[in-house]
Amino acid sequence: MTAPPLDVRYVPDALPDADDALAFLLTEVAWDDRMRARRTASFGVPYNYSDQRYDPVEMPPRIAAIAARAAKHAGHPFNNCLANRYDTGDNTMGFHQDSYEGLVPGSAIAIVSLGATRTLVFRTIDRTHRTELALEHGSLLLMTHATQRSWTHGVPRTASAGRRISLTFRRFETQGSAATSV
Ligand SMILES: O=C(O)CCC(=O)C(=O)O
Ligand SMILES: [Fe+2]
Repeated sequence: MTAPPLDVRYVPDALPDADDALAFLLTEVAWDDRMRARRTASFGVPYNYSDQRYDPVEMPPRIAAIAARAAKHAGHPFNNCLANRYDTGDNTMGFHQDSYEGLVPGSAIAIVSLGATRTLVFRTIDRTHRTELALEHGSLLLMTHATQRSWTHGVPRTASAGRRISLTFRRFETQGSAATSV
């Protein structure tokens, strides 16, 4: 059986100042400890998932600059950033499909990776196909809605992995943009 299309685009070295971005995130961000598997932080319009509520927080200029770079690759802007902090290889993200509820139709979801390389595993929902991508420091990954329909993805436990932070960018419909698209 052939696998459904995995509609992702991987851009290595998408971020020229990745070291500075990582230092900023480690020192300047207040990390949320409510989840067991990893720490999180949300910027921009709030993205509420897994029963976690986040307050709207203006994107700090450094995050906004990364969002702008991701936007260049995606071809549209992003207004939310959910950051995931994996301090050790024991920090994980379980297999899931990213919800498109409230997202602008046709928009991409972007993952910017900083720090240690971790593996993003894709698995079809029926579990008949599996593929892996190594997400390197300074890279960008773009995923489409089509990918979320047939595949799940997750970041499994990895023995002795170093610290990694991922920034996931989404484009939520805001009242203003919804009004103008009517
Ligand atoms: O940390 C990662 O690379 C995965 C992030 C992710 O899948 C998500 O935030 O939905
Ligand atoms: Fe995801």
